[in-house]
Amino acid sequence: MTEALNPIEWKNDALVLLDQTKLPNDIVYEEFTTVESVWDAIVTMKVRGAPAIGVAAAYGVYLAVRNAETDLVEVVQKSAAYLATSRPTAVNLFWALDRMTAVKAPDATYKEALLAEAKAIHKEDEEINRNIGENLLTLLADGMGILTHCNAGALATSKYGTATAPMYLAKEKGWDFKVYADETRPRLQGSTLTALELSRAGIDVTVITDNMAAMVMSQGKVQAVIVGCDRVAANGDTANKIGTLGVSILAKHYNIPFYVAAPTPTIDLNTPTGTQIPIEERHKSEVIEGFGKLTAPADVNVYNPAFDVTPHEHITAIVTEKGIVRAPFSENLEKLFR
Ligand SMILES: CSC[C@H]1O[C@H](OP(=O)(O)O)[C@H](O)[C@@H]1O
Repeated sequence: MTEALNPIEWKNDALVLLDQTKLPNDIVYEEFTTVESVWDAIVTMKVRGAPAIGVAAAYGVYLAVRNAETDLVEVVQKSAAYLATSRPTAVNLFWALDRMTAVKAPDATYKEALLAEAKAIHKEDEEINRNIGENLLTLLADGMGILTHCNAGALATSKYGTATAPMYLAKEKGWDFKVYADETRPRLQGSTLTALELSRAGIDVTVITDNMAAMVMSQGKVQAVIVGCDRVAANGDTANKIGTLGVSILAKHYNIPFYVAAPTPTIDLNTPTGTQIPIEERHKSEVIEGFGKLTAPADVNVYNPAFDVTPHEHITAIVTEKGIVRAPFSENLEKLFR
């Protein structure tokens, strides 16, 4: 059995991250011991995926304070504010930082309490993944074709992933199903990450370019779409990797159920609708030099939003670890937090 890829680990009193920018060619684990290097790892996407970003940032706060001798609370507040500037869209980052800054303990045990909180956030994410997988599995059937976009997999989280969680559980049950993974331009998380982790698990995965999704659906190869999310607004509008909106339109056109796998830390009731979700824009080089060579004139204008927003009307169900949420989303999402 191929050794599991572990995107995040707290080991030997350091944060160890799998450098996802090097996949699928090289499996390189890197040790992080400063908050600055964790900030850089999030920005450069060595670690990526909403839940994974939150877990990494939580450890980053501890790394910032562990050698401090005075003003520990101030150091925690400042490091959280600094990490919050890394990437704007995934609400898990801010949720995790809020958890860390909310830690209260006497100076003598404060650092220990912070590390314990980071480890708790990490462990909870593993449990969330499995529950989401079990809830999604109730919506799927043996023999299905499933399309997914980007990587909402084990590499975006702490264990099973979210959108991929039911795929691993279905494999454990011996189900026969096919996964179509959009390569997901420009950073290609689908082909470099989803295809890697699913094929290593022995799951039948086929990479398609993003512009093939319509044809694959038109051929009746897809019976369900499952995607992850970076922020679900209070009305159910969902920010996810750029291209997800288009997939949702196609799914609606071909009458294919469109499921969002959503850990509750990714649901942000403080953001009323999708129009208020901050959308990260990234460097033009990701679009015109993504394959290691220039694929457009160097001085051309490039628009590179890393996410888009799928309106709640396109979503069949938002599947969380607490249960399956259907429309009316405003009302039913709020019930999760009562
Ligand atoms: C399980 S959430 C993963 C989510 O995060 C990805 O974005 P990025 O790779 O830029 O961090 C993508 O939107 C996935 O759906």
